[in-house]
Amino acid sequence: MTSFQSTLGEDAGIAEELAESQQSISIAEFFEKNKHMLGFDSGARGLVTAVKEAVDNALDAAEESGILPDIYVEIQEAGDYYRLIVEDNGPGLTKESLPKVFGKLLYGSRFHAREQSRGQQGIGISAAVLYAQLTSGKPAKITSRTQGSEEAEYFELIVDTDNNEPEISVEETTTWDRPHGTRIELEMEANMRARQQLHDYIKHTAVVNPHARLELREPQEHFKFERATDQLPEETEEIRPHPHGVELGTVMKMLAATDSQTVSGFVQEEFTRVGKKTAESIIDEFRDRHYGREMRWRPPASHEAVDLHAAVEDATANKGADATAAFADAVAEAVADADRIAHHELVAAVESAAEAVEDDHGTTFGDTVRENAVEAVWLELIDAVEADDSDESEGDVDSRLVADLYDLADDATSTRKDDAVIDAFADRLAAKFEDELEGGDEDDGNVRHRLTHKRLRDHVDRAADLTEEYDDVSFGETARENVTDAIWDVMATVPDDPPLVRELDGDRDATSNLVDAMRGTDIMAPPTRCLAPISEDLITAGLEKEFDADFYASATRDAGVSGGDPFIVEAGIAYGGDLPAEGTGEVMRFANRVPLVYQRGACATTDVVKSIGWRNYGLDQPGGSGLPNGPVVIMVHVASTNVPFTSESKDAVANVPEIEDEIELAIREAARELKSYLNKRRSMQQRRKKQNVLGKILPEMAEKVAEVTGREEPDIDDAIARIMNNVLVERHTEANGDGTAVSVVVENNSSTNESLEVTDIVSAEPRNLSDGATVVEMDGEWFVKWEPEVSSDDEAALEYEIPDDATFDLDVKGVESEKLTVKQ
Ligand SMILES: Nc1ncnc2c1ncn2[C@@H]1O[C@H](COP(=O)(O)OP(=O)(O)OP(=O)(O)O)[C@@H](O)[C@H]1O
Repeated sequence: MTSFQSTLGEDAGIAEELAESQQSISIAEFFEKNKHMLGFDSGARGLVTAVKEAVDNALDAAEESGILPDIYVEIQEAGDYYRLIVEDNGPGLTKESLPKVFGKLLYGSRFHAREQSRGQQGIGISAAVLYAQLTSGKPAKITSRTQGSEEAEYFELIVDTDNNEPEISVEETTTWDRPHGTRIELEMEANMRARQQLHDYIKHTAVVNPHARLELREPQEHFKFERATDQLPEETEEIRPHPHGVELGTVMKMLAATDSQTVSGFVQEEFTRVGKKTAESIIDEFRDRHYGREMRWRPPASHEAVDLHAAVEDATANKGADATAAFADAVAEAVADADRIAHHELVAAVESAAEAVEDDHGTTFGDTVRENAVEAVWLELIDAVEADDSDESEGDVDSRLVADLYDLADDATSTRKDDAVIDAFADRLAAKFEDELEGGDEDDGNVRHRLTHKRLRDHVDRAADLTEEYDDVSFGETARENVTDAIWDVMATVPDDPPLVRELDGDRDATSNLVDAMRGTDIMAPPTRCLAPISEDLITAGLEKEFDADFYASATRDAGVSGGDPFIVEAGIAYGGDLPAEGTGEVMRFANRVPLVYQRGACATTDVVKSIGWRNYGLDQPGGSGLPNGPVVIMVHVASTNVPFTSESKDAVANVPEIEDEIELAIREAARELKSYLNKRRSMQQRRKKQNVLGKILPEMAEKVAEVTGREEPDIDDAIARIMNNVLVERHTEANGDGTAVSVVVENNSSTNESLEVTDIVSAEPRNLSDGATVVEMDGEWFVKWEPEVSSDDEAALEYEIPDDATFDLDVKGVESEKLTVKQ
């Protein structure tokens, strides 16, 4: 015992003393001490984070109001400090909300909204104000003008950290030349050591927000990023949570708050994608978990000595012989007609038999008669009655239940299992069902054979353990699981009404069953109108805008669900061109259109990129893992109504398996295109090499052959085209009486069919064109265009005439240059 502990017992007042020093901490005070959590851990980083918070907000606000964003960022040196100015053309803020937005942490419009936005927590910009006031002692200066108002509001304020409320030092109206928008001015201790990250943030923001105009003026450089499209991202809509991703605590809170009385109403009202039918499925799943299922036994076969008719007759007193016989007939028939029957199904069969007989015979069959009939039949069915004529001793293994369970177990286990083993197992399992008659939560035991999946599994385990022990065989995990599932599958969901919402409210176990039931039900993926992916076309456009590469590919996946929130992953790849060939490729990470510039190593995105075998896609990857080398940029965008970041500073995406899987699939989709591009490029390079060699050797050979044979030199181009399986386009001219006949012949020596676009540019007006040709005249030149489809090993000809002689120029498109030979 430490001395401190030893004094504890003696001094009864110590707890009170300690209690006096306890006090609540304001959230602002907390973050004042833990700035790093919000991305303000150093002067260099603080400046980038402040720019990011202000620009993200500006983009969110403008887009939400349907305004094409126009954002100006300026960083000025101000003595020992830096001054950051961010101006936007958004909707502006009202006089009432402005001080809270900038002077109160955890105040925002997005925390409770299930809708994609850059901001999530309502901390960002007020944390920047807090950081500025802590490091420079200066208040934030904010100007804001709302749409349609003549004047702007001007505030100077700080965050009062004692009570997390804005402390306003100046409040006045002013004029501002922007028609609407917000201007933020913050002074802070900072440096420009993170200039690269700042530039990356702005540049990458431009890549994924091609609809935004961005300008950055910093002490040394000035950048302008013009918008590439006037198309705002698709408008998003808020959605309710999806049943597959909500946690128990959330559902408990929702149950306490809902106006719905029934579980069916609750799930339909509070969740997305739940209509009446899905609600029914959820409730069935809930019943299975909450009440368990009832075993459905096989009705007796005709050869079995089970007389249900007699059992009903014996159990029915004072109803007259005819009515009793009709009742017994109806019950026995209903049971015999069923494939299998559970206790509640028997109750329903007896009910309808009783009603039918009541109608026909004018006798009442009250509750007691019905109950007696159910009991008598059920006990026969589950073998709980010792038949008078039975010559089997008590506890005989040849009971109906054993036979039934034998068949189920036999079907569900491997064929290698011995009959005797299955029989012994079925016998022990049947004994467990018999035990239920004494156990269970009813006075007369669990006669109905109502079991939860877990209890069923316990019985299977026990029977399997005993079989292993006494029969010296193995009854493994898979066999146990299969047998449990096979029995569970034949069991029936009970018809009991689920508890009302007010009964569920506060009942942790029952609510947990409901959560499991929601997760266990097939439910359509959430609607994606709450998300605004960039789209494949715009990813490519964004990459083309900022990177001069030879190849671009992009992929947008379908939506998935994680934690009740829908998400979409997109990927893009740029390769070759001016991208640096040395060193590792670049990975650009985005979440809800925001570039992530810090904590690359802690991000699920980077982990996935590293885990991919890039050699399979034609890239160099030393050691077969890690980032690929070479002139490549890989971009990944995770869009979600709630991106799971590793911390409040929103630098890295957490390792959530379903998101990682989608990241991988998106990258692989784009990488497959890269692979076929690189394969093609490689084969083209080899082709070119071969063609170059032929181009050197063949003329020499031709010369020699001509010399030896004394004949004219053969045509080299034709020969190369044929050896290389190229498409050969060749013009022949021949003077005829009226002028010159021109024939452009396409000879397809390749193994594939080709679609070409052939244009012959002629300096004289062509006439008598063959079918399919078009002519356009421009400045004394005639463009004779023709789009032939030429099958492999086939040829086609474009024919026309010109009055006299002329100059020609052939242009051929549609076939890679390496596979084409053009003879003018
Ligand atoms: N430039 C702006 N124009 C209009 N509204 C703004 C602007 N900046 C902030 N807001 C409003 O202020 C709220 C708070 O902004 P803040 O940056 O503190 O949090 P957030 O963006 O919601 O979330 P996060 O903490 O994840 O950044 C926003 O939700 C938005 O409603």
